[in-house]
Amino acid sequence: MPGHNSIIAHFDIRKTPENRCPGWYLALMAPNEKGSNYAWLDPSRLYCNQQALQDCIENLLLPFTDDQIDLVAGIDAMGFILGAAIATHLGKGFLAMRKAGHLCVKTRSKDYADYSGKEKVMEVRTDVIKTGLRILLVDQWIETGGTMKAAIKLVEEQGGIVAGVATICIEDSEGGKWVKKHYKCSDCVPEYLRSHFNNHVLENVQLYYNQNNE
Ligand SMILES: O=P(O)(O)OC[C@H]1O[C@H](OP(=O)(O)OP(=O)(O)O)[C@H](O)[C@@H]1O
Ligand SMILES: Nc1ncnc2[nH]cnc12
Repeated sequence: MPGHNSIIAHFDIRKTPENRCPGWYLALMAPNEKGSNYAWLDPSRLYCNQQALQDCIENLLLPFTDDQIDLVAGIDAMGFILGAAIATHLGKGFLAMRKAGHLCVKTRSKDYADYSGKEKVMEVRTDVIKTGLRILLVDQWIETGGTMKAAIKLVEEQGGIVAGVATICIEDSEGGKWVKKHYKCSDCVPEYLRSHFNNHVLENVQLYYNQNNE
C-alpha cells in the first residue's frame, strides 16, 4: 500500500512537524483507495491539523494581502471548509455556492460537468451578490475547472466581481489554465511539486515530507 511505511501513515494529527518546509501540509493528503468513482486523492486530513490548516489559509491569502475583498464564497461541499475558515481569517462574510436541490430560497443555477464527467448543477441565492461586490471564490481543488467556471459565471452574471480564486491546487488542465489566465489565483503547491499533482501522483509529495522529518 503506498505510504504504508511512511511517517504520514502514522501521522498524529495533534502534532506538528519541526520542519515545516513549503507546502509541508500537502503530504497529509491521502490517495484514493476506492476507485474511479472518486477524486484521485482526498485532502481533508490536512484540515485535521491546526497548523496545517492555518499555514494553508495563510499561503492562499498571501497574494491578496492588499486586495479589497467584500465576501468569500465557498463551493459545495469541501470548499465550505476552507472558504469559511478564510472568511473568518479575513473578518468577512461567507456565501455558500451549493449543489442543486438544497436551497429553499430563490436561486440562480448553472449546469456544469466536473472531473467525474457527470452533469451537475450549482445554485446560489439571488439576494446577496450585487453589482460591484468583490468576491473571493474558494474551493478545495481545481481539476478540470468545470466547477470553478460555473461558480465564476454565477458571480459575474449577477454583477459581482471575482476578486480572486483560491484552492489547494489548480491543476494545469485546460480549464485550470483558463482560470489562472483570466483571474488572480492562489494555490498551495510549491513549483517543484506541481508536476506530481498534474500527473496525479501523491507518493513523491509524501516522500519529500518524510525526508524532511525523519
Ligand atoms: O475542477 P473540477 O474537475 O470541476 O473538480 C473540482 C471539484 O471537484 C471536487 O468536489 P467534489 O464534487 O468531488 O466533492 P465535494 O462535494 O466533496 O467537494 C472539488 O472539491 C471541486 O469542487
Ligand atoms: N478534492 C479533490 N481532490 C483531488 N482531486 C480532485 N479533483 C477534483 N476534486 C478533487
